[in-house]
Amino acid sequence: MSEKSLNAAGVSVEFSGLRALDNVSLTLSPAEIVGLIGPNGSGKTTLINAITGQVPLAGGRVTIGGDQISGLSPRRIALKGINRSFQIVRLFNNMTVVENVESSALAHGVSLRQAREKANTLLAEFSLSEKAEDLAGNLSYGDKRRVEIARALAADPAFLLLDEPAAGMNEAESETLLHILSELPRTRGLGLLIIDHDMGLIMRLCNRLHVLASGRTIAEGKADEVRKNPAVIEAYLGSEAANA
Ligand SMILES: Nc1ncnc2c1ncn2[C@@H]1O[C@H](COP(=O)(O)OP(=O)(O)OP(=O)(O)O)[C@@H](O)[C@H]1O
Repeated sequence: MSEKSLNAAGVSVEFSGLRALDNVSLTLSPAEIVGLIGPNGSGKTTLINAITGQVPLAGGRVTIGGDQISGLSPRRIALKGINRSFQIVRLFNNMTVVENVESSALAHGVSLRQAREKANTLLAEFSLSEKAEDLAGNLSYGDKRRVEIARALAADPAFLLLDEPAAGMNEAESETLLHILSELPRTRGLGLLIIDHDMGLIMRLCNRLHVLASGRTIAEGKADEVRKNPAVIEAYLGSEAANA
C-alpha cells in the first residue's frame, strides 16, 4: 500500500491548438475518493488521459510521491501503480470472466497460480464467482462494468481512475457498484478518482470534489462546500442539485 500521493501540477493539454486543459492541478491521496465533475467537454476524460499517459502534456507535470511519471508510456505509468477504466467498457469478450481478471494480474508479473488466486478472490469480492466461467461478452452491462473494475484491481494499483463507472447502469447495479467502490479505500488503501454525471452517486461516494469547466478548475474542496459554490451551480450543477 502506497503512502505517496498522486499529484497533477499545472497540467495543460492541447488538441490542434484547442486548449482542452489549462493549468489544472489536482492531488489524490491514498485512501481518499475524489469526484471529478464538470459539464460535457470540460476536460474530465482528458485529465485522466493526461495522468495515464494517453495524451501528451503541453505544460505541467504529474508525479507520484515526487517522482515524475508524465512523459512515460501508458504501460510504464500503469506499472507505477495507476490504473483506469474507460467510458466504454473494454473487456476481452471471447475470454471468460476469470480469464479477463487473471490476464490483468499476469500482465503485472505474478505467476499463473497467483493470478488465478487473485482473480478468484476479486470475483468473490465483486459477487461474480458464479459467472467466473461465463464468456465476458455474454454478461449484462452492470456485470461487465464490475469485471472491468476487478480487472483494474488485479494489477494492485495504488490509484484507480474511473471514467463514468455507473453510466448506463440501472439503479440496482449502480447501488452495488457504489457499495464496492466505497469499500476500496478502506480495504486496499486505494486512492480513487471518479468521473460521473450522477451527482447522487458522487455526493455519496466522494470526500472531495474537483470541478472543471472549459478546461479550467473552477472549484475544489469538500463535497458539501463545493456543491454550494455559486460558480459551480452556474456552470454545472443547477440549483436542484445544490439543494439535494
Ligand atoms: N483526442 C482528441 N482530439 C481532439 N479533441 C479532443 C480529443 N479528446 C478530447 N478532445 C476535446 O477536448 C475537450 C475536452 O474533452 P473531454 O472528453 O476531456 O471532456 P469531458 O469533460 O470528459 O466530457 P464528457 O463529460 O462529455 O465525457 C472537448 O472539447 C473535446 O472535444
